[in-house]
Amino acid sequence: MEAINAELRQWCHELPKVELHAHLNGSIRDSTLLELVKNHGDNGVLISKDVEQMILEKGTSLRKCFELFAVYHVLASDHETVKRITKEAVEDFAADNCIYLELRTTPKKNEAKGMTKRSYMDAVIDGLKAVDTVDVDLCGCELTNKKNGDWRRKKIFVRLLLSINRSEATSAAIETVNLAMEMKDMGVVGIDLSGDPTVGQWDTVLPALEHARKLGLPVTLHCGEVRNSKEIQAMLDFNPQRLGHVCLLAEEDWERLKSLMIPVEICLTSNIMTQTIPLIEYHHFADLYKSKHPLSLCTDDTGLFSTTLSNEYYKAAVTFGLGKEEMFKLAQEAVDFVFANEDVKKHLAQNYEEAKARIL
Ligand SMILES: CNc1ncnc2c1ncn2[C@@H]1O[C@H](COP(=O)(O)O)[C@@H](O)[C@H]1O
Ligand SMILES: [Zn+2]
Repeated sequence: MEAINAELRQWCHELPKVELHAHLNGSIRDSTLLELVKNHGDNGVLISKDVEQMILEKGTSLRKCFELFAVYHVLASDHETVKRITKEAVEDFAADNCIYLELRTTPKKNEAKGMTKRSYMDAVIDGLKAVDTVDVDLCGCELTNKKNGDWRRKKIFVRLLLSINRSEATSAAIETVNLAMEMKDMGVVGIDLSGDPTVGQWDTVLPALEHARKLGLPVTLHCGEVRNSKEIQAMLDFNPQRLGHVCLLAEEDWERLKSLMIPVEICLTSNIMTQTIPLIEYHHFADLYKSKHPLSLCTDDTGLFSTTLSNEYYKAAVTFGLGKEEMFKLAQEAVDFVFANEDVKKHLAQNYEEAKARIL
């Protein structure tokens, strides 16, 4: 049994994968966080011993996750660190055989560090340029030169989503949408709505999301991480290009989601670790999968939840009894839901055709 599991784990690793739901600051390596804590020292804002303990304990409830994000944002608050965590996140996804990564992040202002939302995003782009273990395709051109003309080097397509935090004011949210528009030629392909689901009002962010729609920017929303039927219904009314999580939907909202056929970003480990879903066997993946609803497996926060996209595929296979052909199809179909253009989709489809002979 153990040997079979090891073989399946390795197969999930080799499977080319598309990641549609990954937050930059949730994807920081533990080793980097601990190093940042050490460099930060005890300066009255963070007490290193307590923070180290928090990082190693991880998020075991939604509340704890958001306490940790507040800490991460103190640790990664300067341009150099933003550049570093971006480089490392892309290298980690590429090492896991991810061939397309839609990385999302909340552009942040920090006057003390001379940081604007735009300069934060410039640091992210600098991080993508610094990647050196893999060739990065951003906005249709390769950022890194093929080292020594080595055409066998791995390649990853990276596209960016700008996140609006639910607690932001309408004007700040609109500023993020305008920034996304300004950076459309720099790999930004859409807008995400995220943040602590117990904070903020749908009506506050709606004007910004409508603005994005008018500008032709695709939108994905974090939906149903807490029970809030009114908000879930408003999100379904908005009918975004994709939805994340969709955990705690009432029966009629669930049926409506299914009839709308909005593609869902499924985050198994995240939902279990935050205790949004009590047991993986009860996860709504099973129902959506059985109904042939469009969906894609995602990590959410690889660092915070100590997971990888391969691990998410492995968990789905073991829990829901999917075979390799089904897993392959699941990975391949995610290409249909990427926010990048048709050219990229064609490249990705070709990658899957090539991989079929190799791993099926
Ligand atoms: C666990 N489930 C979740 N639910 C809602 N929002 C989440 C999230 N996980 C991450 N984020 C959002 O992403 C930010 C961290 O990355 P960036 O600073 O943007 O790069 C968090 O502060 C939160 O706003
Ligand atoms: Zn998320």
